[in-house]
Amino acid sequence: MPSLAALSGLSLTKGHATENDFLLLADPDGARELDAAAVAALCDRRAGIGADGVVRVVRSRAFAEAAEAAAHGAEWFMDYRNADGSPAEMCGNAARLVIAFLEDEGLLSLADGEPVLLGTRGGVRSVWRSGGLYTVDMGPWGLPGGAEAVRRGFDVAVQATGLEGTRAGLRVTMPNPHTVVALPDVAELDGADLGPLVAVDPLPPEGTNVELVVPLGETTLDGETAGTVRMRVQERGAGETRSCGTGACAVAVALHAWGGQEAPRLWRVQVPGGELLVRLTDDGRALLTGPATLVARLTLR
Ligand SMILES: N[C@@H](CCC[C@H](N)C(=O)O)C(=O)O
Repeated sequence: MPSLAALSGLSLTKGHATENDFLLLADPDGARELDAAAVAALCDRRAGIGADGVVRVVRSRAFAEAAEAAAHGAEWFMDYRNADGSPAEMCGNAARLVIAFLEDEGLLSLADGEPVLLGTRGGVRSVWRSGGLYTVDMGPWGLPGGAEAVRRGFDVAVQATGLEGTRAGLRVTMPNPHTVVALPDVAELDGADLGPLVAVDPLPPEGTNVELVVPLGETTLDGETAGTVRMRVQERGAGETRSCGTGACAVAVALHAWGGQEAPRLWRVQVPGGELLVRLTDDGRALLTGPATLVARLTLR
């Protein structure tokens, strides 16, 4: 692990979104690209500052990887890295936090409900703030195993310490890779060890995030039927985290696919760090709503 001395003087903001925590770096001119080792050192919870990931927020036109985002009108790009330094296509929790961060930095000013385009490796996404919460239009989802996997109920086998035997997992792309496993009760969910020993077979070459879920029934939310589900997640490149926005969307997609047309399109997803709301639109997009909290500004010694 490299020392943080090379990053001396770097100013960062710490924040979280349902306790999925991140370090945010404002880099409007694209002058401060961080390598994987630097990200891992920053995210180290003992020798560094500690976080599930680092987000460098850069002007799309100042970052070669963001050329397409710039061409699609997104002024800002979210250069997202997991805690181990690996890049990811998308992070639903960080996307909300980035907008709160840009506003806090005085780099963006939005009226309530006014959407802004944000570039990500997974495509350009629209984000808005309303009533103190942030919503991300996460775009279309994918079911890599297709209708056949949905009919069968699974396309991969999942094993984890604390879970007896092998469990059925359904792959969902959001557009990052997820594997959703439904468990029969909360005791099993609480007893599972989401450490590094979670095994997915076959493991896709790009790896996968794994969500364990227990559906808890349906209620009415503003006159609409909403499903409630409890979720724990092991994130690719970060280990178990207290929330995952793309994961919450993948869970809603899997439950809707398993449940068929009668299943709710609105889901309250309870995670260890709070609650997220996911709406699946009729035209095949997922809308993710939740809080975004800025905690501190800090400067590395
Ligand atoms: N926590 C994020 C997802 C971050 C990326 C993920 N670990 C991956 O590698 O795909 C979220 O809120 O979506």
